[in-house]
Amino acid sequence: MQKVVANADAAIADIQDNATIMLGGFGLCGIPENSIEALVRKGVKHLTCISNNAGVDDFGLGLLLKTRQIKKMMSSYVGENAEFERQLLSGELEVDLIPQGTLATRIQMAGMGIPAFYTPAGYGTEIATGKEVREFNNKMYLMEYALHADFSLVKAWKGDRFGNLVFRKTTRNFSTSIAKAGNITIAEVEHLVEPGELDPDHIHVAGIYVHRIFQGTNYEKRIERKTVKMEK
Ligand SMILES: CC(=O)CC(=O)O
Repeated sequence: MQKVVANADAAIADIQDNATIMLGGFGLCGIPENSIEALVRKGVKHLTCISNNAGVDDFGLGLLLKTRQIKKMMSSYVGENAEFERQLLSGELEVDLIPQGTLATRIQMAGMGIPAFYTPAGYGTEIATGKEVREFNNKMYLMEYALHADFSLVKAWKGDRFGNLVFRKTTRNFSTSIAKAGNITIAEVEHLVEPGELDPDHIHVAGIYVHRIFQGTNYEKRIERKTVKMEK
């Protein structure tokens, strides 16, 4: 199977209006920047986006919010984005706020083929509205469903032509689970290498989960590397 595509525009070409997409990243760390920019260029609308956060005003999913391409956000952390706040308060944007551990587990369960699970997070709060509740060992739990998507978009440090992916440091975050939860997984990588170049022991996502891969460009390094001296 030929998985390598020329660029982000080719990779996302079949994402249509009303699609559900899941995006890796924590804060601005490890987000699929090139794919997001390609979605802005394509102008695809009414998207449901599943992502831990909604970017900031000029970066990440904030770009798709600015152009009003997102109909619904399913996230756990949505601070630091004034346009998000404005759209939420005006009713333009549907928002499903999910506890962070529940979000991570719902995505992971989708990749594992487990349809639902029980968690104590959110019991007795608004989060529990309409959800099945069960008692285990004298403690109350909510049933939460696995979270699937039409497309998963992730950004890795290195990837090979077979789609095997290696993430660098904290950019791994939600991405390894997200890569397994979409019907079609698109990976952008900083370095596209030949099969055999990646140490098998260092591969975080096996190529079987990845349908398309491309070498991205112009990655912004917003977080500077700092040497912190520990006091004795
Ligand atoms: C605190 C967080 O949850 C970080 C983020 O994704 O913005």
